[in-house]
Amino acid sequence: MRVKKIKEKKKVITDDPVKDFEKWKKKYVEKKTRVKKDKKPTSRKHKYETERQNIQKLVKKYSEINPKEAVKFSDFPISRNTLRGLLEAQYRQPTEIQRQTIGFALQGRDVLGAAKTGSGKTLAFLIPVLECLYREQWSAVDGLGALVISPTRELAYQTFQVLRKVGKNHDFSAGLVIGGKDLKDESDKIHRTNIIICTPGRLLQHMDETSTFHASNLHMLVLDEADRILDMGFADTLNAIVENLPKTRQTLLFSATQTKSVKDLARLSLKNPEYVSVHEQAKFSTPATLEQNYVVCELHQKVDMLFSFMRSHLHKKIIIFFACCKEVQYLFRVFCRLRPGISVLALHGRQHQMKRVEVYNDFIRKTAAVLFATDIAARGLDFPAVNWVLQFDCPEDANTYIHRVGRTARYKEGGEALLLLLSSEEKGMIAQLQEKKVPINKIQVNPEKLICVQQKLEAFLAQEKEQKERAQRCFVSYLRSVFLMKNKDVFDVFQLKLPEYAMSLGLAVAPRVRFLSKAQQQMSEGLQNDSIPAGDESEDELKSFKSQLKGKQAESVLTQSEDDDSEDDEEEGEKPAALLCGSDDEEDDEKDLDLLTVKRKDVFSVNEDSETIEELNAEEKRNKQKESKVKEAKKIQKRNFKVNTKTIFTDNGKALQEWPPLQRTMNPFGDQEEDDDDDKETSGINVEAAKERLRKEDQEFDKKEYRRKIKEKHREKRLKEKAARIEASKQRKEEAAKEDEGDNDDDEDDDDGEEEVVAYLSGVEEEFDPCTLPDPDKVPNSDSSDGEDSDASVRGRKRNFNDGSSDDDDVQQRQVVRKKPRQESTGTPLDTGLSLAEDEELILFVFWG
Ligand SMILES: Nc1ncnc2c1ncn2[C@@H]1O[C@H](COP(=O)(O)OP(=O)(O)OP(=O)(O)O)[C@@H](O)[C@H]1O
Repeated sequence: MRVKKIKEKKKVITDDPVKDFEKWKKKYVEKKTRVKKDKKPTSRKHKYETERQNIQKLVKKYSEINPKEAVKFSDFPISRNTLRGLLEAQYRQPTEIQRQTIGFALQGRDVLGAAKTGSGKTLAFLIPVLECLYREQWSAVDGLGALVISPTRELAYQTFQVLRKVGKNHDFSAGLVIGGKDLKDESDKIHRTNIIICTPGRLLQHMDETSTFHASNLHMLVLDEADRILDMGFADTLNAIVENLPKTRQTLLFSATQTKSVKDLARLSLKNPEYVSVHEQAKFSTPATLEQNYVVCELHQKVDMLFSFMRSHLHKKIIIFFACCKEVQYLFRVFCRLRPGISVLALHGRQHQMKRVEVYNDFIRKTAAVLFATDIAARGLDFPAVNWVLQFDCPEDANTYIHRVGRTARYKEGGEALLLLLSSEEKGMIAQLQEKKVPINKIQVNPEKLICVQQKLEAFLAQEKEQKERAQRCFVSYLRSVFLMKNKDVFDVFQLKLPEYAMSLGLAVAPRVRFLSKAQQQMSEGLQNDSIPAGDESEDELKSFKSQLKGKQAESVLTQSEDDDSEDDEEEGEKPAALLCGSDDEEDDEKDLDLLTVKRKDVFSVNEDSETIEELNAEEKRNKQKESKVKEAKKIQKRNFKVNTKTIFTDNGKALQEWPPLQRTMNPFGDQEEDDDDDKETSGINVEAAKERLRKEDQEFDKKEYRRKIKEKHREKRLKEKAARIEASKQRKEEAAKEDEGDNDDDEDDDDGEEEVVAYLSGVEEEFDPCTLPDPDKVPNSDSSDGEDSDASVRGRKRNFNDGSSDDDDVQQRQVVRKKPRQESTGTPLDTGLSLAEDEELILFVFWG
């Protein structure tokens, strides 16, 4: 029976295989869709439910967290996705700060965390961020759930990379929001981003400008390196950001160093926070694996010392910290040219963002290299396997020192740090470091081992003007950075030996530093004022006042210049390139001092009669303002600056200048030349062209005048001659009449005209003026502009030739012309006083008119 059925089946198949296949396919598809339909809801539901159940289980365990017992990450109630991410990134055991903070953060508490550099603070906040959103089963439609604010772009970028690594098994979207990136692109995506890592300025910009962006759902806010954010003057920005965030959020604050401002911030923005200071009881505030030394040297020895250091550490990874961008810019270039035998990189706030990222990644990859950097690299950056940190310039304070040296000896690794100090800085700085529990030893440098590079630098500067300008800017910039330092016990710009320092940079002479000379002058003036008998004030009071004055002076300048000179902050990188030009230093210097003068007077009320003095000051200020504007204008004119021009382009790419509006020169003659000039000269009065035009006009006028005077003389002469001739002919007639009466002589064919012709042509005593000739290029009719017909114009020409005499004379002259051939027939050569060519022309003219 069974065999029979199979046979039948086979028979069916063999009958029409295509039809059979179609049937089978139809059945298969129907079955598949039915199964899918049945399965799908249950699997989704299942997944969701499993997830919910897992979350509930984890949340239940939160209360049981015991940091002391947590040896592995898996000892914490954290999601499988996060654990997998941690394991894949080779993170197995939590560090101390992670152990102590993760528990509190999971429980939803606000945390203020402090731990040494390189101790793993990044994961201490990233793990809670991931867990928080996981707990809420966050998705793209929920928008922003967590926000991490960093002080610098590099640190934000680094944190973003760690987040991508650890959170890769989650479905959250994450975004890096920092300056220097495409704002529009960010704006398009930001509203769909669940976790944002950002710098404060850029975030606030989105809050202000991106309509789709809001943070009303935010669950967690993290401030990394909170003290630095506040130090950099972002307090206002931060306040504005925090105002836009919901109050129900959880907040975490982290830094290796805590300042009073952070505590104030914590007091204001954290709710019942948990203070976790892991290494508070530790003997030292820097990593135990870090060896720290300092050297005392002269300012002019520093460059040689740096070069010698690099030459003796060719296979190491080194970071060198400088006080300002311009130092980095100059020394980086000259050190590259010195070819120290190790690759040199530079990282500072004035670089383009792309360049910054490129240098950052380059230095991460390299095993031996030297990175010249400002303090933008001091915080949080985790370059692997850095062997040395050399501080070329003394750090601002002990905290900055701790963060700088913290770029080496990270997470159980070893490292070395060397600090170069000037003798004037030693006492104050070492005292600060001791207070902060920094173990540092003084070492000596063998002067014989020092390699002198001064001559080479001089040679470079002699070859390249640009390099010399960089050196000058470096010089001024360094002095300004020292001048602006708050701690006057450590930083005293007046103790620096400037000529020697300039020479060590390769400069033949020290550039003029206006702010220093002015400051010195002001201080001496201040001291002189102080030396005037001060009534009841005791000497001690005077002394304290002087020191206060010194301190405040710098402080006031500093407050003002935070905007100008905070070269290392993220905003600095976005300053226009024009600020780099040499004169800006001078401008800045002046700016600093203007403020300084005013502030000093206001703050300390040096003068007794404050009201009148205030009035006087205001008056003085007004006068000064007027004066300075004139000065400014003169300066601009002298230096040939192009100020505030804005060029717009048409669709065809033709440049149009929109502002300032063009001052087009009026061309009274409307000649083509002016139009041509327009292309060259876009605006203003072309003085040279105007002069040329006036000169031509004068020439033309003089010629006309000269011609007129000659004509006048000729006319007068002719009139006299005519009168004489008339007189003579009268006499002849009278005599003839007498003779007729007597002799009846009929010799009457003597013609006046004949004499007249001769008299006329040879009678011109003055030099013949060729200008009186008619213009041969002129078409006879062209004179019709005078309103005369063509005959008249011909007449006019003849009149010209005949010295422009009156109509009466015309008749006579026509007679003269008619009689001319008769005179020629005599064959006597006639001296006209003209050249041969002119004679020919004259004859042609006489004959052919
Ligand atoms: N649990 C861990 N296991 C292994 N390595 C870790 C762990 N946590 C952090 N690290 C590593 O330690 C190094 C320092 O970490 P991190 O950058 O978070 O330190 P930090 O405390 O933030 O330093 P800084 O104060 O300088 O910002 C990094 O290379 C990181 O990969």
